[in-house]
Amino acid sequence: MNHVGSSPPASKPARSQGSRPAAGRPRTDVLGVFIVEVGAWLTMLSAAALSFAVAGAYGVTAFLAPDVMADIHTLTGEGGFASRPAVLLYAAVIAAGVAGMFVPQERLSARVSLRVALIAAVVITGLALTQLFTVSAILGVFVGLGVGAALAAVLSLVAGTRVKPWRSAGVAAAVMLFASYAAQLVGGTAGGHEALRWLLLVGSLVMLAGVIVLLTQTTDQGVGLPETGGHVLDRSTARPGTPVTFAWPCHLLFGVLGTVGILAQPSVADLGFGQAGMSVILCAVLLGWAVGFETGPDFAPGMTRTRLTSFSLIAAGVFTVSAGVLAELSGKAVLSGGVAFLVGLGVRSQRYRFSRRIGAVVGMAVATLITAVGFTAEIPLSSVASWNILPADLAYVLIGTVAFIGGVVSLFTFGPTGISGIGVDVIHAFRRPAASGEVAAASATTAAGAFAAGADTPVGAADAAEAPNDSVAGGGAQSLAAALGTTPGAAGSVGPDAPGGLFIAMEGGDGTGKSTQIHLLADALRDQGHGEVVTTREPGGTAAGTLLRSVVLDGDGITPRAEALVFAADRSHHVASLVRPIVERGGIVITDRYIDSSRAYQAAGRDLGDDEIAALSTWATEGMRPDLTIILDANPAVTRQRTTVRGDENHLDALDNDFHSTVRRSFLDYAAAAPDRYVVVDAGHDIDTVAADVLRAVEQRIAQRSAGADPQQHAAGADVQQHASEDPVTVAQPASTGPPHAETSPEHSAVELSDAEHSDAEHSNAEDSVTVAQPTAGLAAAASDDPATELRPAPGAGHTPGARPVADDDEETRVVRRADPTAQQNHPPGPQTPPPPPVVEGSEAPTTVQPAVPSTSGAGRAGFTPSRQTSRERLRAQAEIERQARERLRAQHGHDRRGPDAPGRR
Ligand SMILES: Nc1ncnc2c1ncn2[C@@H]1O[C@H](COP(=O)(O)OP(=O)(O)O)[C@@H](O)[C@H]1O
Ligand SMILES: Cc1cn([C@H]2C[C@H](O)[C@@H](COP(=O)(O)OP(=O)(O)O)O2)c(=O)[nH]c1=O
Repeated sequence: MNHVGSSPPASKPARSQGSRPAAGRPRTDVLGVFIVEVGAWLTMLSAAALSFAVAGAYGVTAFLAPDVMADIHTLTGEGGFASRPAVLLYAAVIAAGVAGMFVPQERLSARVSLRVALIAAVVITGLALTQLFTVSAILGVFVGLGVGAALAAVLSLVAGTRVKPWRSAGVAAAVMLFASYAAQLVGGTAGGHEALRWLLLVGSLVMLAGVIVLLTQTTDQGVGLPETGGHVLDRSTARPGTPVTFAWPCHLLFGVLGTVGILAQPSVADLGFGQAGMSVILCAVLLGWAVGFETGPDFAPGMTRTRLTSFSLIAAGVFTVSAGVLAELSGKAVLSGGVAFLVGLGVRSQRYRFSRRIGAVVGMAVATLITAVGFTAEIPLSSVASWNILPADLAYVLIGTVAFIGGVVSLFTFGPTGISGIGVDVIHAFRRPAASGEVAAASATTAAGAFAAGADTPVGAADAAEAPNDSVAGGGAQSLAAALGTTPGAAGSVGPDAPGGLFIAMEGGDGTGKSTQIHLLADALRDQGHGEVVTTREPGGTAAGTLLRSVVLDGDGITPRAEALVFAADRSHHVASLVRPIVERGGIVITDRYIDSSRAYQAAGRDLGDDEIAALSTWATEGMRPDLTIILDANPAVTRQRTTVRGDENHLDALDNDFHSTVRRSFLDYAAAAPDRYVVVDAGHDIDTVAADVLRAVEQRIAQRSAGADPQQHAAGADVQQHASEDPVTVAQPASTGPPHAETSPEHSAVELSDAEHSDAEHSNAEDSVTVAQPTAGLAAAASDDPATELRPAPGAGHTPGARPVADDDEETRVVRRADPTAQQNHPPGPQTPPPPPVVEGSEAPTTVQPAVPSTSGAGRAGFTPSRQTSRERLRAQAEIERQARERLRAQHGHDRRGPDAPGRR
C-alpha cells in the first residue's frame, strides 16, 4: 500500500474516488467526449420528440412515410392525438438513453469502451438515416438504447464528464431551438416536427464524429485523464454546507428538475405550441440550472446551507405548481427555468453524497405516469374564466405540491439545526459571513481583538452559535483557510492553498482501519476542494523511512529501545522532509500513526517510560504536533480478525491480546487527557459509517478554528476549556448553539463519536458543538482518576485564543514545563486556584524537559512558556531539551538492561 500521494494542484479539479480511471487506460482528449455528449443529447432529444409525435398520432408500431409528419401537428391541434402512447414512447427513449448512465464505469476497459461507442454511434446513424425514409416511434427507442450504450462507454473513459451536464445538453438544446424555430418559420407550426428527423441525423453524425475524435486522440501514455467537469464544491463565499447522510430534499429537488425537463414536450403538445416550444422550455431549464448551480456557493451567503436547500424546495414547489396552472409558453418557460435555478441552488448547497440521477429519473417516471393517465378537466374559475387542466398540467401541479410540502417539512427536519435559528438565517441571509475569517485572524492576536471582531460581525461568531452545524461542517477550502486566520477577512479570496495547513494523525491499534480511513478522508477533503492533501504513514512515509521500517518491522524485531529510537528516527525524517513543508505551505497531511503510536506501543505496550518516549519524539519532530488526532477504537478481537484476513501481520501485530488491549487503553487515555485535540471514533462500525464520523471530526476541527476557538491554545485541556468557555468570543457554547436537547449534554461529545452518534439522536451534540469539544463526563472522570493524565490549566494558557500560526505553536510545544511536585504543594488544588501544571498536555507535549533558557517575552508569567522566543533562545532551548533527553536515555539505559526476552518485552 502506497501511503504517500498528493492531490493534484488546486488548478486541477479533484477527482472523486469512484470515478478514478483504472491504471493503464489510454489518455483521451475531453473535446472528443464533449462532442459525443452534445451529439448524444441532440440525438436523444430529437428521437424522443419524434417518437412522441409519431406514437401520439399514429400509434407505437406504425412505420410511416416521412411526408405524414406535417399531419401530426394538425392531429395535435384538432384532436385525435393520443397523449398516453406518446408520453410512454417519449419516456422510453429517454429511459433507454439514461440507462447507460447507470452502467458502472469501472467495468469497461478503454479499448472495449471505444469499440462499443463506435458500434453504437454507427448503429444510431443507420437508424437516423432510416427515419429519413420511414418515420417510426419504436425506432426511437432503439436510438435511445444506442445512445445509452455509447454514453456509458465514453463516460467510462473520462471522469467527471457528468458533473455539469447542462453544458453539453445546453448546446444540444440550443441547436434544437434554432433548427426547429427556423423550420417553423419556413414551414409553419408543423415545420418543427419536420425538423426532428434532420436533427436526429445531425445528432447521430456529431456523436459519430466525437467517437472518431476520441479514437484518433487516444494514446497509450498516461493515466491522468482530464475531467470535463469542474469540481462541484471548489469555491464558496457562503457559509459552509452541512454533511448530511441522507439528502432527501436534494432527491426531491432533482425529482422536480426531472419533472420540468420531461414535461416540456407533452405540455407544449397539449397546448399546441409547436415543436420549438419544447426547446424553449428545455433551454430555459438548462440555463436556470446552470445559473443556480454556479451561483449556489455564493447565494444567500449568510444563510445556513440546509435552510437554503429547504427554501429552494419550497419555492421550486410553488413555481412548479404555477407552471402547471399557466397555459402560456413564455410563462411556462420562465417558471421552468426558475424551478431549475432553485434546484441548482438547493443541491449545490449540500455535499454530493447522493445520486442526482436517481431523483431526476424518479421525477421523470412519476411525471410520465401522471401524464399518461391522460386526465383532463375544466374547473370554472369565474363566469368568464376556467382552468383547463391538461394531462401534463396535472403532473406539474401534483409534483409541485409534493415538493412544496417536502420543503416545509425539510425546514423543520432537514439538517442538524432543524427549525432553530431560522430567524437569523432569514435576517442575515444576504450578508456575507466574513466574520469567521476575521474572528480567527483577530483572535490570533489577542482575546480583546477577537472580542472586538466578534462584536462587530454578527454573521460570524453569532451565527455560528445560531446555526452550529453548518459552521461545523467546514465547507472546504474557505473554511480551512479562514480557520487558519492567515488572510484576515478575505473569506472570498481564501483558497485551498492558503499558507498554513492542517496536520492530522490517525491512530489506533492494528487493523482498526487507519489506512482505509485516511484514504477515504483524503478523498473527501480533496472533493471539498482542499488543494494539497497528502496521506502518509509511520514508519515508512519516506524513502529513508522505508529502510527504517524494514529494520524495525521485518523479521523478529529489535530490542525495545532500539525499536523506539528507530521509530523516532523515522518520525524525525518524516516530519522534517515531508510533513512540515507541506503543512507550512498550506497543505493537509494525514498520517497513518504518529507519536501516540510510539507512546502506546513502545511506552505503554513495552513498559518503556512514557516521558522518555514522548520526549524523544518531541525532540525528533521539533515539537510538531497534530492539529487533530483521530483515534480509531475497536475491540482487539475484531481487529485481530481483520488483520488475519488482510494477512500481512508483522511481529507487533502478532503480539497477544493483552498487549493490544494495553495499546488500546493507552490511546483512549491520551484522548481523555486532551479532548480538545483528540477525537475517538468507534471503528467497530462499517467502513462508511466510520468514514463519516472521521470526516465530521475533521470538519469540526476546521470549524473550531474558523470560529476562532483554537483548542490548541488551551494547552491544559478540559479545565482550561471550562475557563475558555466563559469567553464569549472564543467559545460558541453548544448551549446556545444547538437544539435544547443538545445543550452541553455530557453523554454526547465531540470527543467520542461512537455509538451515541449512531443512535436515533442523529443530530447529536457532537455535531452541534461549534467551537469547543466538551469533555464527556466519562472521559473527564477518566482523566481525573488517572494521576498521570490529570488535567490542570497551565497559568496563562488560553490567553491567546483563536487561530495560531503553526510556527508559534511549535515553539510552545517544544518547550513545556516539567511537573514540579513542590510547586503543587505550594499551590494546592482548589476550584478557585488551580494548581500549576503537572505537565500532561496530550500526546507529544508531556515531556519532562525543563528549559534552562530564561524567557524574555514570557518572563512575567510564572510557569508559562513564552509563546515567542528569539531564534537564539529557541536553539538554546532545543539544545537543552536534547541534552536532557540524552541524559535521561543514558540514565535509563544504566537501569534497564533488559534484553528482548526480558519480562518487559512481550
Ligand atoms: N470498519 C471496517 N469494517 C470492516 N473491515 C474493515 C473496516 N475498516 C477496515 N477494514 C478492513 O480491515 C483490514 C485492516 O484495515 P486497515 O485499514 O489496513 O487497518 P490498519 O491500517 O488500521 O491496520 C482491511 O482488510 C480493511 O479492508
Ligand atoms: C509509528 C509506530 C508504529 N509502531 C508499530 C505499530 C504497528 O504494529 C507497526 C506499523 O505497522 P503498519 O503495518 O504500518 O501498521 P498497521 O498494521 O496499523 O497498518 O509499527 C510502533 O510500535 N511505534 C511507532 O511509533
